[in-house]
Amino acid sequence: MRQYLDLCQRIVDEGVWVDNQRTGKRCLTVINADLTYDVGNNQFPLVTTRKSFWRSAIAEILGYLRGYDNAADFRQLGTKTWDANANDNAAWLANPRRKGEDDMGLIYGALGRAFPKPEGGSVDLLRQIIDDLSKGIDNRGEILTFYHPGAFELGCLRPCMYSHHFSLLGDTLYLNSTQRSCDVPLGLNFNMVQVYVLLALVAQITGHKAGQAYHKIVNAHIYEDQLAPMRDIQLTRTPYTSPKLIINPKIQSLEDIETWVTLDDFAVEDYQHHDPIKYPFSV
Ligand SMILES: Nc1nc(=O)c2c([nH]1)NC[C@@H]1CN(c3ccc(C(=O)N[C@@H](CCC(=O)O)C(=O)O)cc3)CN21
Ligand SMILES: O=c1ccn([C@H]2C[C@H](O)[C@@H](COP(=O)(O)O)O2)c(=O)[nH]1
Repeated sequence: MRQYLDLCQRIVDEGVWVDNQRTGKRCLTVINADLTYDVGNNQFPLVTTRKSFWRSAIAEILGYLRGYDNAADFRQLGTKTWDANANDNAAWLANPRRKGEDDMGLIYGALGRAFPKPEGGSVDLLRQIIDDLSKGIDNRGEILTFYHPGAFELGCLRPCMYSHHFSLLGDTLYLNSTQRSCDVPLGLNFNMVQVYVLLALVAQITGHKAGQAYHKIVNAHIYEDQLAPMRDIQLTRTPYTSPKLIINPKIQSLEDIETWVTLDDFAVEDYQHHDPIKYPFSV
């Protein structure tokens, strides 16, 4: 995945050190990156210069689409990646809104599937988008947003990929996803998979061809304790050709995603990769 490695190299070469208060660590940072994934031609953007745990990445996006707000539900789907933010984050543990073990609060899908309206009540943004796209409607505002500044206090973390905007041109579906903050060694490895899968899945269940997915990142960073393995190991490796993602064609509706879909409905073919690299994770 050349685009990914180019971004990593750019951060190493041109990044600026920024102190991050929330994690207490310094991050080597660049501003603005634009990645494109050719979903229609199955150019699956899986990192090959280390082993990528793509199943965890897909479990996360399935959990968001289902509106989960609990790390136990994510574990059930097949990923432990929300455990630390739900249970080991001092600020969230001290927050009286936290409902107990594994609670993540009002974040991601929990918000987007029940977005509060100013006059009371809520709206299921994903349901509306799927209904419109299924009828061939693109109202130029088919936006799944997880961003609600009024809700930041109510969740363990602000959403990082916070907006997914779908567009139809003829019978081809496009996606523009926006990310405010990106942990390039760990998070982006997953986020590329998620943007790809989101467009592929929504195209499949709304009966359209998938086109390109455009992924905009604002703050792209490498934490100080991740820099050496990125610069001295991962960036010295030569990438392999991209593998293919296979999605069960029986997935035909949002209800299918909500009820029976599991990681067994996704397979990756011809995944050749280098050895795993364990990057430090910052809570
Ligand atoms: N600092 C930070 N970076 C992130 O990428 C991130 C957060 N926090 N908090 C919220 C979610 C959780 N995410 C995570 C959390 C853990 C891994 C991780 O440990 N990945 C390992 C192993 C994955 C596995 O075994 O399933 C990896 O090598 O990719 C990745 C993404 C992405 N997000
Ligand atoms: O999908 C995700 C979720 C999180 N991240 C990273 C980006 C940052 O390193 C942290 C969040 O910290 P903030 O202080 O809230 O910016 O998590 C990611 O890359 N992808």
